[in-house]
Amino acid sequence: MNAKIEARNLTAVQHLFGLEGEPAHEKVLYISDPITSLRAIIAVHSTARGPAFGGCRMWQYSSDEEALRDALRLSHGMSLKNAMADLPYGGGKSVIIRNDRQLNRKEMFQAFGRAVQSLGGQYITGEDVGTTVDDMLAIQCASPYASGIPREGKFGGNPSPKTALGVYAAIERAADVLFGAASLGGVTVAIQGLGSVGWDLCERLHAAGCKLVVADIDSLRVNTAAEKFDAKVVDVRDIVTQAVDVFAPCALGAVLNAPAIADMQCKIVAGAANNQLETADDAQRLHLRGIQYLPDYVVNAGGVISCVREYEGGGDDASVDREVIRIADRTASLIDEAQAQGKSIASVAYEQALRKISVAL
Ligand SMILES: NC(=O)c1ccc[n+]([C@@H]2O[C@H](COP(=O)([O-])OP(=O)(O)OC[C@H]3O[C@@H](n4cnc5c(N)ncnc54)[C@H](O)[C@@H]3O)[C@@H](O)[C@H]2O)c1
Repeated sequence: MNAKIEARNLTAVQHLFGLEGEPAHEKVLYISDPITSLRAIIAVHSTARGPAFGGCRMWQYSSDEEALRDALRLSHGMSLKNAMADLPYGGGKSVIIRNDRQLNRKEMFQAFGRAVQSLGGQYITGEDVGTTVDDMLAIQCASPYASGIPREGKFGGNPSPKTALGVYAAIERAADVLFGAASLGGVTVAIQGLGSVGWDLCERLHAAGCKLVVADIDSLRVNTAAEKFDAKVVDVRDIVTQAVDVFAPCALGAVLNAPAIADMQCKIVAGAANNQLETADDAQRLHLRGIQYLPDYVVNAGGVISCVREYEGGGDDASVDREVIRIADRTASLIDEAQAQGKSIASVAYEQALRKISVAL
């Protein structure tokens, strides 16, 4: 075997059982459907607490390795999220690698649905960045293991408003516990990303009297936010380092990294984006800078809570809201515990999540 082929095979074999530095998974399924040009990965991190529940992201990745890494990190995060929300589900996530040949979106999602079905209920999907309610309906043609779908006469559908509600509840409580803000009136919040969740969060914070600073790569969204919420618009490169009370990342992951943390000026980080920390060490970096980081998987669980209740067919809008708002109590108790133990909120939350997963084993 020549050296080039050998090197390529070695990489393939290494990837077969995960990537260095990423958590070990129970199962990883690679899907390729030549007819619809579907290329996807379903990662099941853990089914210790129940079937793996987590959305499907569609994204243009720069390499297959980047897609695999995203799937593995996101599905691990879902194990932590579902455990902290006390949901009887494990963690999983899927990614569809976007390409220009995917001309029939509905058929492609049906093909993806067949892959979900092949796991026999070990993985239940839903929306994430780049996927919609229509995509979930297409998956449902091939498999019942899909959520984020409006159920007749009931709640359901796009989970983003519930995610925003949970993030809002966490910010409100954290501001109260950490700096005695009896209300959010006058509290300054920088929001990165004005998509489904970020926009809804802006609406809630604006209604509560917050002063908003916003950034998005989409200029129409930021200009509308400036008009509607009297928000200050800043460049996307500057949003992380604004001198505000709260920074709310609501775009993509890895925004909390060593260079950014060195320049950050907020007191609290609480946002919807998954995997905000670039590395686990970044939680400690934030702690040492005195910035209170509320783990993403704790505060952004509103969407999965909504999807789970809708998927199970029980509950209603009001009961889901009550369950989502409990994220505020969870936030307060994590802050108390972290202060009592002299640890970061992130390390206390991580220990709790691991305990909840391991007792289920
Ligand atoms: N939708 C949910 O219910 C939910 C639940 C849990 C976690 N999340 C996470 O929250 C984040 C946002 O989700 P969403 O559904 O609102 O996604 P979305 O795609 O609707 O919105 C993302 C927004 O971020 C903007 N953006 C992209 N790159 C940016 C950059 N560099 N700087 C500033 N803005 C940028 C996009 O233009 C878009 O407006 C994602 O990380 C997602 O995984 C979402």
